Amino acid sequence: MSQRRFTSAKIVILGGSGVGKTAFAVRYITKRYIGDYAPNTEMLYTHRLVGTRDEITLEILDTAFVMSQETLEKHIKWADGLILMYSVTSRVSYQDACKVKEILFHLRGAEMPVVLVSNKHDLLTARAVTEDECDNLAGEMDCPRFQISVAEGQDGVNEAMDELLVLIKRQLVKSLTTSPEHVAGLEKKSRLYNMKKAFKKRIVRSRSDTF
Ligand SMILES: Nc1nc2c(ncn2[C@@H]2O[C@H](COP(=O)(O)OP(=O)(O)OP(=O)(O)O)[C@@H](O)[C@H]2O)c(=O)[nH]1
Repeated sequence: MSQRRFTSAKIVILGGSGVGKTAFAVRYITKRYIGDYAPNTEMLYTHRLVGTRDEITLEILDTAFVMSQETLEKHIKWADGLILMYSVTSRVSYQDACKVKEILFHLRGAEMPVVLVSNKHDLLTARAVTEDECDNLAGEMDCPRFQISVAEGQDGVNEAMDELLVLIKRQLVKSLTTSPEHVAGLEKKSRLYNMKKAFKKRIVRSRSDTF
C-alpha cells in the first residue's frame, strides 16, 4: 500500500476448507447469500466503497484452501489486511487458523492488520470450537474477533470488514508518520524553527542594545 491517502486496500481471506471464505466475500460485495459456491477456487474481486467524501478501491482475494506454502506466503506478503476464518463446527479449521497465525507472525510480525472470523454460528449445536479458544487465538494475534453466520446475516460480515479497514488505515497512518521522509521533514522543520527562534532573539537583543 504505497500511498499517502487511504484510497485502496488489498485484502486476503484465508482459512481452512469449506469455512465460508467465498460466501463471506460474495455476501460482502453483493449482500447476498447463495449457499452453493465452487469449492477450492481462488478469485480476486474488485469492489468500490463510496463514502461521503472518499472512494476506496478494495481488492479482495478469496483464496483456495489447497495451495502451496509458496503461494500462501506470496498472498500474505501481498495483503494490506487479512480476514482469517475458521468454522465453529470444524476443529480442523481452527487448527488451520492457528498454523496460519505462525506463518503470519514469521512473515509480517505483529503489525499486520488482521481480524479473526469464526463462521457458521447458526450451527452452534454442532459446535467444535469453544468461545475461549476463539478468544485465545485472537489474544495471541492481538486482533479483534467476530463470531458470525454468513448464511444468516449481513451485519457480522460488514462489521468484520469495517474493523479490518480501520486497522489498515491506522497502519497506513503509522507507516507514513514513521517513514524516513516524514522524519526527515520533521527534522528539517524543527531546524528551521530553531533558526527562526535564534534569529528573532538576536533582533530583540540588538534592539535592546540600541536603547
Ligand atoms: N450453515 C452455514 N453454512 C455456511 C455458512 N457460510 C458458508 N456456508 C456453507 O459452507 C459451504 C462452504 O462455503 P464456501 O463459501 O464455499 O467455503 P470456502 O471456505 O470458500 O470453501 P473452499 O474454498 O472450498 O475451501 C457452502 O455450502 C456454504 O453454503 C454459514 O454461516 N452457515
